[in-house]
Amino acid sequence: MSQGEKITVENGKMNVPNHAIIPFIEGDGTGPDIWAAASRVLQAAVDKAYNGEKSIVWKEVLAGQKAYDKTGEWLPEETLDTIREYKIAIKGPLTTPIGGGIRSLNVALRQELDLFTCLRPVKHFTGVPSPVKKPEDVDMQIFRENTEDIYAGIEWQEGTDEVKKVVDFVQNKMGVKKIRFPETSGIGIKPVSKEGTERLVRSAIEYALNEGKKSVTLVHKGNIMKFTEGAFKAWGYDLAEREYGDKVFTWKEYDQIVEEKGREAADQAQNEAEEAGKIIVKDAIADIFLQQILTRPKEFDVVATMNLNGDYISDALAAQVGGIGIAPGANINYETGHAIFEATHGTAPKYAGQDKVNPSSVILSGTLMLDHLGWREASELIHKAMDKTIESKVVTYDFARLMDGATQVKCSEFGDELIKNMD
Ligand SMILES: NC(=O)C1=CN([C@@H]2O[C@H](COP(=O)(O)OP(=O)(O)OC[C@H]3O[C@@H](n4cnc5c(N)ncnc54)[C@H](OP(=O)(O)O)[C@@H]3O)[C@@H](O)[C@H]2O)C=CC1
Ligand SMILES: O=C(O)CCC(=O)C(=O)O
Ligand SMILES: [Mg+2]
Repeated sequence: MSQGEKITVENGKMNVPNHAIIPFIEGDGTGPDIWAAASRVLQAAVDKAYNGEKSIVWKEVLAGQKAYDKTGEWLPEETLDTIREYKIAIKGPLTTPIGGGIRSLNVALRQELDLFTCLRPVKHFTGVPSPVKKPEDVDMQIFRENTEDIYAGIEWQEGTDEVKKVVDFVQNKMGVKKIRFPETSGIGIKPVSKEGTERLVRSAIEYALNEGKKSVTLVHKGNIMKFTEGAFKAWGYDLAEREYGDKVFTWKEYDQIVEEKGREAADQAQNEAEEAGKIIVKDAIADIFLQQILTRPKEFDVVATMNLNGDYISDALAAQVGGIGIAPGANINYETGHAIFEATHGTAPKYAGQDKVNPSSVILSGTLMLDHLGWREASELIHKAMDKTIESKVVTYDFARLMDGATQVKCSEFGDELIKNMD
């Protein structure tokens, strides 16, 4: 067995050795079951695709309950250092207690490594049961800002000295009169920056250009949160026009044409831009967007949004294509090359240790990782095996309960089936 070598990044270019060491976090709850199946499937695909010329050399790093039990720390510095050093990692879900206790380790990993884009592709696999009539119309890439917004975790608990100071400052120094119940409020702060917005929107536009997508939609609640979500929209449009002026047509331009020449001229300008292969950069307010992804999903391609919106949108869209059991993701810093691949779902604690849940989300996150490494042949093997396995109706409980004539298998057995179907 090869000892493996490190992935390195030089001048923005990633060098991937044939036997690449990849750190992994097993995860809490159902994480160990899922990871056992997923790691086998990923390794088998690489072995099969490259006849042993390439391999993944897994290196476990600790986080969550396992880390706490072994080291007394939830997210040891060594884990962060190792991921920084080895550049790429993959993880199972980690538990976050509600209303108190430690802050999210998942969010901490993204923030510590400055993984500013959470990319969550959502598409339908033929045969996967879905609550909508045409799940195949959904083919979207969510670019969720991953380092700021409410997820920065800047908040103060009701009744504490700290929150009293904040309320006092806001009321007496800033003249705010609108805190409805100042004595009993918890307070949170929502930072949204120009830099954070620009690097996220840039990554979404770059993706759209490279992958031949038709549109990028900025999703925000800028009518209500004017200087955070509204600014996100404005900065997004400005960036698109400033850096990609000849490659995009924005709805900001459209509105200007409406004002100067009327709607017909604006429609014509947009049609011409589409015909010329330009990317349409548009925006939607988050509430109506959640309706439109259900009623008119074909109109959306790449979606760029802030952290909280992106979290909600990911789970909502996942439902349309069969649920959270088949919803992959990647946290990426396109500037440093660091990335951590992980499912959209959480630890599903009620199924922990039952070898029951669907490992597809982590497996497909692994295929995003393989694509990122340039090991596309292995990724394709998994996609084909996934198609074949689902088509044969051999599925885990989540799909089986919605499918007629399905054979329900365990998490590990689904992994076995994928490996068997790699040809
Ligand atoms: N990135 C991360 O690590 C994330 C961590 N979390 C954390 O996970 C914990 C639990 O969160 P919760 O809100 O319950 O959300 P979960 O995503 O963990 O689970 C909710 C439900 O989704 C379904 N589900 C989840 N995973 C799978 C799977 N692999 N296969 C099939 N179905 C699945 C199950 O549905 P059903 O009951 O219908 O069978 C499950 O009960 C929390 O501590 C939360 O903070 C949450 C999201 C992301
Ligand atoms: O960190 C958590 O516990 C939840 C995060 C989450 O839901 C997500 O990133 O999608
Ligand atoms: Mg979530």
